[in-house]
Amino acid sequence: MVDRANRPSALNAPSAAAPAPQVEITGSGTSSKVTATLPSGESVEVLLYGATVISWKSNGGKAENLWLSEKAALDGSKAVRGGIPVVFPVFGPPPKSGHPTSALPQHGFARTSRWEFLGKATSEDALDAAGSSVKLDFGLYSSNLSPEARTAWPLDFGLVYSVTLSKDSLQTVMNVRNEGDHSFEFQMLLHTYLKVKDISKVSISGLLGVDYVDKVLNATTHKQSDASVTITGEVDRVYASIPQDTTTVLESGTPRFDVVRDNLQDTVVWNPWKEKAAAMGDFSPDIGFTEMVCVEVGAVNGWQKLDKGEVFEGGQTIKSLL
Ligand SMILES: O=P(O)(O)OC[C@H]1O[C@@H](O)[C@H](O)[C@@H](O)[C@@H]1O
Repeated sequence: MVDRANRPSALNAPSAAAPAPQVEITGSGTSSKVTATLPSGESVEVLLYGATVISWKSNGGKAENLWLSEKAALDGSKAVRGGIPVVFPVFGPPPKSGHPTSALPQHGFARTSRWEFLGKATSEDALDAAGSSVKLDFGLYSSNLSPEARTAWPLDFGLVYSVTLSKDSLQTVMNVRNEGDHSFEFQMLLHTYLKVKDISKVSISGLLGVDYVDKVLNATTHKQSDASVTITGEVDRVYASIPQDTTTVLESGTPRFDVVRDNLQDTVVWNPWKEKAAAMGDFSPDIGFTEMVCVEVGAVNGWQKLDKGEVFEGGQTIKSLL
């Protein structure tokens, strides 16, 4: 993991011997994005705004794995509708009052802040000799925040978000460091919009026996009693303290994605369905809800506490099983 004091340079020289992944920075200001492409064609695109992954293509670059709204704002004017927005330091609407996050907007400020590109990794672990993986690091620090966000959450923190593209998988890992003198509490979540062909043929396994809060049913608690979750209407469930690491998204009974959690115990399953999708100005096309499902790994059940100098790290590996 990259340390703030030891950030890699943004333009590491590629290895001369083997074909190396290409890393390109395009655009400017809040529209800047970093694109990495493997010699075999797989690619990932990350907007500096929110460090939002907006595209991940596997299968030699032929298969897009993430859903992105046709009306998603990609200019830094609002959180991106699609891809993988980063939720920090609070999930959902914050507690109404009396909590240090209470003055923040829904899902916090990480997804609406401009991150720094810290560079691509040069460690042999992350960038192997055959050029078959590349790790991009992004940083967000208290000093990067807008005055509004800084006032709403005046704590000193450092986030390093690492996005590693491999041939058949994408790993996204968040490192949270308390850089101040006071302890703080946070929640975090990786709000992944997975692209599917037909939601009516989707099932999700790996959640059997897990308790969840159903936000569609007045935040009541239930236990997942079916082996598969199917989606036939609005779904907004927070599965908490999941014992098994892997959640699998299947299409017509065939595994399409494995979402493997690392040091994160919770997963939100969300599909807005027709009416809620229509009510979102940036959700397009109208039938887009039939082509996506959010499987969002995180630490959102209660709060993670970090004392001065402490670090938390958690993330996911999504495997495309095409
Ligand atoms: O519209 P937003 O702020 O991006 O949130 C989208 C959804 O995000 C999910 O994580 C929440 O569980 C939903 O309740 C919410 O509607």
